[in-house]
Amino acid sequence: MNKIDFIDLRKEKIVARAIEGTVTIDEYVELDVTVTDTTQTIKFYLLKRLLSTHGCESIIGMPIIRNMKIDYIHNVFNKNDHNSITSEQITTPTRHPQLECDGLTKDKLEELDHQIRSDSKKERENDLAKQLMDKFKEILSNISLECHQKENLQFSLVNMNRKDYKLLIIKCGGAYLTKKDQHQQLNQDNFNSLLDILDSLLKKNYKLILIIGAGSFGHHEAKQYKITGGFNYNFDEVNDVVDSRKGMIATRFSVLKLLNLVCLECQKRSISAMPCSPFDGWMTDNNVVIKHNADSIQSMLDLSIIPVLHGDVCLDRSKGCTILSGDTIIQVLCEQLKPQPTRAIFITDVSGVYDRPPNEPNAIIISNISSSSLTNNDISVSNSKSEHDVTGGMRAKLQSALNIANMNIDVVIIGGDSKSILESPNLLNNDHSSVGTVITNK
Ligand SMILES: Nc1ncnc2c1ncn2[C@@H]1O[C@H](COP(=O)(O)OP(=O)(O)OP(=O)(O)O)[C@@H](O)[C@H]1O
Ligand SMILES: C=C(C)CCOP(=O)(O)O
Repeated sequence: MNKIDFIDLRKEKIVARAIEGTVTIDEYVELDVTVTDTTQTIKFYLLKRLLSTHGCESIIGMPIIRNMKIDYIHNVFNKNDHNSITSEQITTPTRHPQLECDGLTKDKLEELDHQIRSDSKKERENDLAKQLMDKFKEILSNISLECHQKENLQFSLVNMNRKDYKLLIIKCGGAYLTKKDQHQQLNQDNFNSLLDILDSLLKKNYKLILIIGAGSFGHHEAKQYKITGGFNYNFDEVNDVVDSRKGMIATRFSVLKLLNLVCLECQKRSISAMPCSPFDGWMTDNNVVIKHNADSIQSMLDLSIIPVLHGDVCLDRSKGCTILSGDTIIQVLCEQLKPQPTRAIFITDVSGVYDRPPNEPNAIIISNISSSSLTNNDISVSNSKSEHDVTGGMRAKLQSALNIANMNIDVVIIGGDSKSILESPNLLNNDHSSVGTVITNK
């Protein structure tokens, strides 16, 4: 999907930031620089309306207001507009502060607003709308020449300061994303399916955090070098040097390889996924997270960037080093982010939590799990781990999910089939009884 992140009208030339780089939209300059009269006001009003027709949420800055009071702009442009543009985002009239728009009072603007909606002005509106639309199409076709997927071109102008978004935090497990028993092998079909899911969720205007598990990119090395046991530099019985540094580096190379694969592919699809490695900013003390980078994650979300984190090697204050699982990262971020995520989704290679390892005969999926049902032994979940796994398998995932549910965040553990994630009305809305395992705090 090609996507324009935002259009910045504050510059002399209007600039749209597209995924392939910055695109200067010269065609709009004529609408921009001499904006002082009411005709131009109407044009910009129409522009704003056209943008919103195309699913755009905001325009950054409005040079039209160089000569106008910000209040007027709010009244005219953002009336009934739930994505209102904050005054900080609007260029203040620095050049000619003494000038206010000639005779352009709030009443006048409202009157104009009313007029262009009225039947008598319909034709004029349509005419202007058509002109603007033609220009827009022209601009779009220029941009699409620089991008690859013309057919998918769509606008998504983001309001960078919006706080009323819905945030989904997704842990996509290594069991799903990779072939866990084959060293550094991606599961290509599942990988494509994940990208489809991200693509569709973005189109539904969700903000996203993606955390990827390590799968066969990391567990193998971590196991070989016993990283979870802490830092070691010793001679073992056969006088072989056990050097954790080697293992830490090998494990990191492996997880970074997967991270790069994921983020590069996202980039090809115009998904703004930013690689964020926990090793760089997180720290644990005896496996308990004591340092994280939730603040930077929050700032990325404000810029509509998708932070992509992953299970990683981590420096540990007591043990020197350890493994930080994506299942822990998701929990810490749910605790730290304000506003907190709307929903946490664990995607893995099985359809949910079963009463026993799903490869055992008669295993049954459990559709609802609460802390109390587990402590009261109303249900029991037995666990098994893959040979190479160094983190806790399904049991640890379930514990993390329960901790998140206790923060009043909806949680679901689900297989990665995109149909069940995207087309099931119940997963993204409140009632999600029929997909995966829903974890609740009741
Ligand atoms: N009771 C159970 N219910 C569901 N799955 C279970 C259960 N017991 C064991 N499993 C196994 O747990 C696996 C998923 O856990 P795992 O930790 O491997 O997932 P992941 O988070 O996707 O991977 P990674 O840790 O590499 O990120 C499944 O492949 C399944 O076979
Ligand atoms: C094995 C490493 C490096 C990280 C494990 O993270 P997880 O796969 O999310 O449990």
